[in-house]
Amino acid sequence: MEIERVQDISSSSLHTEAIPLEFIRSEKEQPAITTFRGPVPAIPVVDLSDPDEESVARAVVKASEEWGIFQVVNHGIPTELIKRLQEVGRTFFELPSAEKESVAKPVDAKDIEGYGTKLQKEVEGKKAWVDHLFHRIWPPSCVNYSFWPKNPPEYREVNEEYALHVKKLSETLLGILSEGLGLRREALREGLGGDLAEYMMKINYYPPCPRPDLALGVPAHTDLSGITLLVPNEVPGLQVFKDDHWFDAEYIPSAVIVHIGDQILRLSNGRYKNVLHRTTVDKDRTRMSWPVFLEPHREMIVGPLPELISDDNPPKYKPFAFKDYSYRKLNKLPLD
Ligand SMILES: O=C(O)CCC(=O)C(=O)O
Ligand SMILES: [Fe+2]
Repeated sequence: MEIERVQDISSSSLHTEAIPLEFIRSEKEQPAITTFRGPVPAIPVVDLSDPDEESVARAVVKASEEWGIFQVVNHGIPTELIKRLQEVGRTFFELPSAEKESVAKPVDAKDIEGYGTKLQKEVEGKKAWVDHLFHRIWPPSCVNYSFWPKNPPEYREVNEEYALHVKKLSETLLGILSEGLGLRREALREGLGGDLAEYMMKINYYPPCPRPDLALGVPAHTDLSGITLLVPNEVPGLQVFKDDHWFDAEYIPSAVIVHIGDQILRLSNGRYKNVLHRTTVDKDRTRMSWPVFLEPHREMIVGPLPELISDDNPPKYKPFAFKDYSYRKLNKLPLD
C-alpha cells in the first residue's frame, strides 16, 4: 500500500478550509490555544566570531544549562553553502512523487533513512503535518547513497560539503560544553563515540495547511541526539517550551539553531537541558528545516560520564545502548 504524503494532502485541501480529522490536535496541543502571546523571551544568541573566547564559552554553557537551545551567528558555515543546501533540498521536494518515492524508506525497514512521513508512534492517533527525508552524511563509512536524492545532480556535492562544516562546528561546541563541565575538550565527543558518532541529516517539509490553528508540524519532543544543528527557511514555526509556556523562536537569517538533545543531557548527568520543542505550520507558505542530528553509533552505550559522578552527584540516568534508547523512545516505552 502506498503511504499517503502530507504534501499530497496539502495540495488537495488547498481550496478548502478543512483538514482531515486525524490532523486536528486536542485542545491541550492546538497552537492557537497553547501559544504564549505576551512578551516573548528571546532564545540566547551566541556570536562565535567574538574574539573574547571566554565570554563565548560562558554564553554557550549558560544557554545550554538554562534553555537547551541557542542560535549561533558567525559560525563559520558559509551563508552561500546554506543557501545551496536549502535550494537542493527544496528542489528535491518539488519533484514529482515518483522521484521522491525512489528514495522512500522501505516499509519494513528498521532504520529511519529515506523519504518518509510518520516518524514515531502517534499519540491518540494524531498525525503530524510534515514529510521528511533522512540520510546519514558522516562518517563516510555510514553513508548510504541509495537514500540520497539523485536530483538535483548537485545534491550530493552540496551535502558532502555541508557535512564537513557541520562536523567542525559541532566539535567546537562540544569542546566548549565539555570544558563547561570541568572536563577535557574531548570528553563529550568521546562520550558520543568519537569518530564512530554519526551525523544524520533530516529535511522537514511542512506544506501549507488550511488550519494552522489546529494542526502541528512536529509535535512536542526532545531530540534523541547528542546535539542538533538546524537551519530553517524563512517561514517561522519553531516553538520552544520554557517556564511552562510555548514561545515562538525568532528567525535569524543565516543563524544555526543548536538544540541540546537527550544524549548530552544524560552524559552531563542533567547539567545541560534537552530542550522541549515543536513546530507550527503556515496557512500559505511551505516551511522547511534542515536539522543535522549528531548521534552515537547504535551500539554505543551512553550514560552519565563517570568523571562527573560522586557521592554528591549520583547518576540520574541509566546507561542505554543508543539503539535501545531510540527504540524505546520512538515507541513511547518507559526509560529510566
Ligand atoms: O523544523 C524545525 O524547526 C524543528 C524540527 C525538529 O524539531 C525535528 O525534526 O526534530
Ligand atoms: Fe527536534
